[in-house]
Amino acid sequence: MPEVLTPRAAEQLLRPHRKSATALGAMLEYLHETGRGANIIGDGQRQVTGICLDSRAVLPGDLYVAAPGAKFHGAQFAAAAMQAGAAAILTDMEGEATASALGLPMVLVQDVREVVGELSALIYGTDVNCPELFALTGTNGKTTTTYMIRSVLRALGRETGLVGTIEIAAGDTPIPSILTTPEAPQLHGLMARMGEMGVNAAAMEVSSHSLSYKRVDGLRFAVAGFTNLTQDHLDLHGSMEDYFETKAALFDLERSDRAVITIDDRWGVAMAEQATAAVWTLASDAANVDADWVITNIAPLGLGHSFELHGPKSQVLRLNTGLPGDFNVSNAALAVLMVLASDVPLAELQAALDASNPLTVEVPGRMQVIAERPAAIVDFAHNADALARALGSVRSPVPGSRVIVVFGATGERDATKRPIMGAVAATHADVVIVTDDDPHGEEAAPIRAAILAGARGEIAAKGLSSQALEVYPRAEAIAAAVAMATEDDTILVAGRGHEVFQEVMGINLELDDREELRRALLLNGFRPLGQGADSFDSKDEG
Ligand SMILES: CC(=O)N[C@H]1[C@@H](OP(=O)(O)OP(=O)(O)OC[C@H]2O[C@@H](n3ccc(=O)[nH]c3=O)[C@H](O)[C@@H]2O)O[C@H](CO)[C@@H](O)[C@@H]1O[C@H](C)C(=O)N[C@@H](C)C(=O)N[C@H](CCC(=O)O)C(=O)O
Ligand SMILES: Nc1ncnc2c1ncn2[C@@H]1O[C@H](COP(=O)(O)OP(=O)(O)OP(=O)(O)O)[C@@H](O)[C@H]1O
Repeated sequence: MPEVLTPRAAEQLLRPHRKSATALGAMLEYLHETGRGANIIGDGQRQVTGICLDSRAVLPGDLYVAAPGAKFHGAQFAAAAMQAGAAAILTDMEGEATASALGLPMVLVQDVREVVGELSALIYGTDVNCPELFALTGTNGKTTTTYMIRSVLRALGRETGLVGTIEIAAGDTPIPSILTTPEAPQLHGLMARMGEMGVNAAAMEVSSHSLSYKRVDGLRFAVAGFTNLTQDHLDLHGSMEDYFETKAALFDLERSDRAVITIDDRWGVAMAEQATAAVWTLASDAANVDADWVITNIAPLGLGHSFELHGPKSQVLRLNTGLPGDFNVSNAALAVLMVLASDVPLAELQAALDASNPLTVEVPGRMQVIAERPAAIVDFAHNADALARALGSVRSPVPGSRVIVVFGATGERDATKRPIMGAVAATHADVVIVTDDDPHGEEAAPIRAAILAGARGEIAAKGLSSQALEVYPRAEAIAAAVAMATEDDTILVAGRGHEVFQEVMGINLELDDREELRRALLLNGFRPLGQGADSFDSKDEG
């Protein structure tokens, strides 16, 4: 089990070791120069050495950012921040009323989140010194593609960093990650720390939440990449159009110099049209004449594929990846093009690809093979498109073999995707075992019922031969899948990938799909793969 750090201990890991002081007056000057209204209440000479958006993580000398949230206004926690050693407060008019009684100097602005990224850059010096950044956005494939980019950069001899859902890593040093894209103060502190450690290039996931909440403000990306857009996060965005517009902000020249945009769906085509950064488009269909780069000559190679990339000036790159799933061909192509777009000479890149096969990289909980007979795979697919594509890529050619899928849906998140995921599973699998994902604070039974309704509705409407069952808790569902499997079947346990806790009504229960699957396989006389090539321990040790 990973060690659970206190917020303050985790925060320490996201800070540069060398501290430098910034006066509130210098911040005010910067805000005025950049056309923002701001005032200081109290001592403008007061200096801060760090910046923090959470009272529970404040370190002595910090500027505590008291921002309004969905549940609270951060000013409610200003006293706790002061007790932890905050030297000053950044807040808005609403926060001033609550925080002013404390007597700490305050910087007052109209919109706290609007300025927090840039002020973080000022405080940590990341406006001047920052690793070269490769940013990934899209509904699916961000994590996988960032791992591939890091692997290619390493093959080119670069010192690398990684920021994403599974982990943050500065070189080989793992740092626990709570959000896919951390808040701006933590991101800038982290980039400064990475710089101290000699990291000169980092791949990071940029979630739509992070763009909405302005978490990546103040960072400049050398290359931004787009994977795809399919239904997800409609609880935050309300509509696909809003989801799209949020992501489109990443491809603005104000944030990113260059962009590589996959145009396999209509959203990608629209993204490329709207982007003001210098764009290369990428298509998986070799016949797509509108694309700058196309993927050709795809051929199976082990569990993965070999393929070529053909460019606008007749450039050719020969690639291969051992990761299963046709979508991983597209992820690998995107990763390589993003590195090429950062001005790495093509011949040097091809030599690095040939020398160490960097696109065959293990990504914890993403199409992770736990056993071969039956094929037992743990994957992170947790929306309809990812589930369809994962199921589509695991069916065995053995006649009569079945695909058994175990999955649920997250509570307190986009509820509209639940029946759709049920229908998708009923279409692509023979046995659909509906169970719990992370219910969070939501009642689990209605979530399962919504998925089952989608699955059974599809079976009835289309006359499918698949069957849909409800089994919970999740460990029992995994056990049931293994108990009914023959050696020729495939079991896909989807939705939780690398996660090792299941959150039920505010309580984190220990649950690792990979361990449950291994245990059930052994109990049923099957042989899971050893801790060699399929090892997933790198993340868990973090
Ligand atoms: C929906 C969302 O993103 N909410 C984020 C938002 O929370 P919020 O507006 O509800 O904040 P709040 O709880 O009202 O608190 C207001 C303020 O008081 C502060 N506070 C609160 C309590 C306290 O004791 N002390 C304190 O200082 C908070 O830090 C915050 O600044 O601001 C908080 C402060 O940074 C974030 O922690 C929180 O992320 C929550 C934890 C979250 O789960 N976010 C997920 C949905 C998310 O961002 N996911 C994406 C990936 C999505 C994907 O692709 O699957 C990600 O990038 O991780
Ligand atoms: N390019 C792709 N297109 C469609 N599905 C994909 C693609 N790449 C990966 N997937 C599927 O999506 C799942 C999540 O992949 P990955 O973690 O790389 O994406 P992500 O964008 O980081 O997801 P999240 O934001 O939910 O963490 C995988 O487990 C796989 O099933």
